[in-house]
Amino acid sequence: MQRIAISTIRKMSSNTEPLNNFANFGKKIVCIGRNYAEHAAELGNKVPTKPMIFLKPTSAYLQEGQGNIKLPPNCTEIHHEVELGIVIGKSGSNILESSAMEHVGGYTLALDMTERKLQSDLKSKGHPWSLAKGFDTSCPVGGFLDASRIDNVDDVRLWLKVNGETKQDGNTKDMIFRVPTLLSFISQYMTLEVGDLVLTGTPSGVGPVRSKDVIVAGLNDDLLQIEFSVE
Ligand SMILES: O=C(O)/C=C/C(=O)CC(=O)C(=O)O
Ligand SMILES: [Mg+2]
Repeated sequence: MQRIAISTIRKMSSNTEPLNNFANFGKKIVCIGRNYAEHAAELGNKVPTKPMIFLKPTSAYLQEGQGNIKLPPNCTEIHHEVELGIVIGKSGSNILESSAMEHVGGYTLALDMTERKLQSDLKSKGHPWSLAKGFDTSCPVGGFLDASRIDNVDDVRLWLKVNGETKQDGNTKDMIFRVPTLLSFISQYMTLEVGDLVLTGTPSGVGPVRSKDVIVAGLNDDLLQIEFSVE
């Protein structure tokens, strides 16, 4: 079972130093949908009975300082979604919930940028959301936080502002499915590999951003902060 040396992870653990080569760091970005009840409701969706999973390609990564969020072709409505990211530090499949946290190498803060109108159109046709969720720059990410930097992953505040106005302000205590449940569930279908990123879902308050908007988001008050502009 491949395991990234904790010493290697620790070298990267900084909330100011961007994680170099994040895009090459893992093989997949596993996203959880509708994991906060208020967000499910704001889009008129039911709360899922099992974790709702979709993927983003690693070509979607955008690291801070590497450019702006790009609008996908024929974009009509692109939404921000602030999410806690779990970086896998130990590969595994059929992971038990009781030992799932051993597979967490660290954390980051990410935006699950979504072309909402396209997503709705694809949903109405029963088609996958891949284009609405996986376009280039649809996964802006912050630096890498060593697992030791978060004492209790069930109580992390995540917030997001657009042009200085607070749009999202939630807490992981409101997640429907907790991190161990998510890692265990995903790994029954897909082996979680070192460096993979799991986006744990967004709290309520999602909404559109436009060209030249500035998005600032953070974990807790000052644990990690990211800033991205829309091209
Ligand atoms: O079901 C929908 O209409 C939309 C769902 C999402 O975009 C799910 C997420 O990405 C999320 O809950 O974070
Ligand atoms: Mg999302």
